[in-house]
Amino acid sequence: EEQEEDVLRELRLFLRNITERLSLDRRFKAFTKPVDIEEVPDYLMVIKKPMDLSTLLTNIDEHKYVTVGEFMADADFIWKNALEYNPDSDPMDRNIRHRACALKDTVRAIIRDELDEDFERVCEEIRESR
Ligand SMILES: O=C(C1CCC1)N1C[C@@H]2C[C@H]3C[C@@H](O)[C@@H](O)[C@]2(C1)O3
Repeated sequence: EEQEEDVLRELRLFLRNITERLSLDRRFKAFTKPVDIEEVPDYLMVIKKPMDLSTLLTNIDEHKYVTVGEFMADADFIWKNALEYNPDSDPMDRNIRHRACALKDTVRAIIRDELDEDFERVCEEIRESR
């Protein structure tokens, strides 16, 4: 239905805006591109679902997300993977984990402040109807 496509177009605009704002934040630079498997050969043995901000943007443009909840589930892999792969007490790992936690908190704060609950409910009705 045309009205449904209008809702999903607005969802994609909202999700692109969030993703671009995160990509511009210097704290989150390490999350902007996929982890380089040449540089980290064992990464895929540890991390089963790699995720990064550029991949989120590609997924949005490929109409992968019909609700904000589906987007958040993928966004959560970015910081969860970082916490899992970088668990040590050395300063490098601690810095990555601090930024991972900042990413988690920032995504949730933006959505709490800027997503209308009724809009997300309309998206969920569209998803259940498909
Ligand atoms: O987990 C990550 C990214 C940081 C957030 C996502 N990486 C795994 C490697 C461990 C650490 C050391 C760097 O050499 C670099 O290769 C990585 C990239 O950081």
